[in-house]
Amino acid sequence: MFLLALVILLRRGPWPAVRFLVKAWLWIVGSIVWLVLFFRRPTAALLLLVALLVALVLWRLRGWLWGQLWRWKGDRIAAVIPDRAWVWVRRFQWPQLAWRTGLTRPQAVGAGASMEYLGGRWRPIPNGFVVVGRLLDGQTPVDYAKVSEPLAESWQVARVAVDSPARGWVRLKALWSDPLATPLRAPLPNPRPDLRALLLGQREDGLAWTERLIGRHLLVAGATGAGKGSVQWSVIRALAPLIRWRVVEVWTLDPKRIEFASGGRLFARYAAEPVDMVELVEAAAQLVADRARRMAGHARTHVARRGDPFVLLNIDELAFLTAYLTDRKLKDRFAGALATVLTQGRALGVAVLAAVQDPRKETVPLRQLFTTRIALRLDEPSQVDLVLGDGAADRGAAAHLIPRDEATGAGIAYVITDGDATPRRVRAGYLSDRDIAWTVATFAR
Ligand SMILES: Nc1ncnc2c1ncn2[C@@H]1O[C@H](COP(=O)(O)OP(=O)(O)OP(=O)(O)O)[C@@H](O)[C@H]1O
Repeated sequence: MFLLALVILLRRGPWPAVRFLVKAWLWIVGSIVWLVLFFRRPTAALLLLVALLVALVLWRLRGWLWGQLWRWKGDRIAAVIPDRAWVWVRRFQWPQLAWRTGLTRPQAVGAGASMEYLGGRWRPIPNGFVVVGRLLDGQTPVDYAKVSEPLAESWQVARVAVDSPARGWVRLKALWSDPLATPLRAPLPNPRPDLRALLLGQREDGLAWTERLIGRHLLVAGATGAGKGSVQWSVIRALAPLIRWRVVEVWTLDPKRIEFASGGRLFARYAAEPVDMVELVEAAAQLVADRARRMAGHARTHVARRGDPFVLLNIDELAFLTAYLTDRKLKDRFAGALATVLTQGRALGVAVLAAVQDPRKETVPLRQLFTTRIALRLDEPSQVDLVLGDGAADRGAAAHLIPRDEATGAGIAYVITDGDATPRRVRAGYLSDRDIAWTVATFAR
């Protein structure tokens, strides 16, 4: 027995070895007690043995038994069990569900064919419950993120979000209802906006969704009707007081002439014709070059102020200029100027906010220079990976599963910022035409 424990210690670590020793001793002591009982009271000993075997079989079949009971009287059970107790029900079903979703691993050497599954702490939270546990050998949080949809279906919850609180650990957060399922009105702009945390909407955990603009470039990708306009307008509205004080300027390229025409006076510069749009980006590149020359040796980062404002280059439908433009010369001029702004603008107070429907490489050539990437509803998981980075869809950024329905899906997005691989799920505030008109009337210069 000790030899076997030593083998387990060497191959699987101390805890499986301790578990094995405890189990082995329980078996030995239990067998001796039972034998003594058998020789004194044979009938009682045999009854005890049968009862133990039945209990063991029931315990092993607990997931299956629960499933049968659920199928038979599920509605009645649901009606009498309060939310809090549901957590314990899910915990009870967990071994079976873990096995069915491929999250189990064969247990320690010598323990037969039994399976190991994520243990950990289960606790209720407002609007759901959370499971935090140590990953089994050979697992990563991605294994759990990949099956978050089946888990949500089986647990009958709106969503299961997966992340990792620390190396070697996984956290599954199940939400009874989705806090982002109903549209959110764009918040009123903060009277003193902070370019390091602009309020754009709400996060899945109920907190405010803020994004940093200083030192960042933002890429917003989404299929038609996914809500790109609402993300862009949320940024512009959040900046509005700074636009009024002339500390920030928004320069807009609007090839479709629909989305931003109504923002007229809010934009320091606006262009809709191909030549004008290219000239506007060249002007931004020139500004970057001038600032670089002026600041060389004096300061490393630009500080926005009146007379030397922070500039946001707001480009709607980037693909129009990078891929669909037929004039090759114009296209090259645009690509060169945009590359200058993207590579040097961050420290020099010029940021890019670009929206795109089709995130292929040809349409977003310098994708890696966008430090904050926002994926609204997209058509395929491969597009999610193109926008948010390889493996993002597997890590839980299911932008391809966001509903097409405007009320329940438009404006919902997954966001990834450089340096943080965990996608955040958010919903942008929605600005109606009246909200836009009010913002222009109140803050335009
Ligand atoms: N944040 C939001 N919350 C709720 N509904 C929204 C939100 N954003 C957009 N919508 C709804 O979705 C519709 C389409 O939104 P929007 O025009 O912003 O999408 P888009 O991605 O810019 O589309 P396109 O590529 O066709 O311009 C809007 O008319 C509105 O009804």
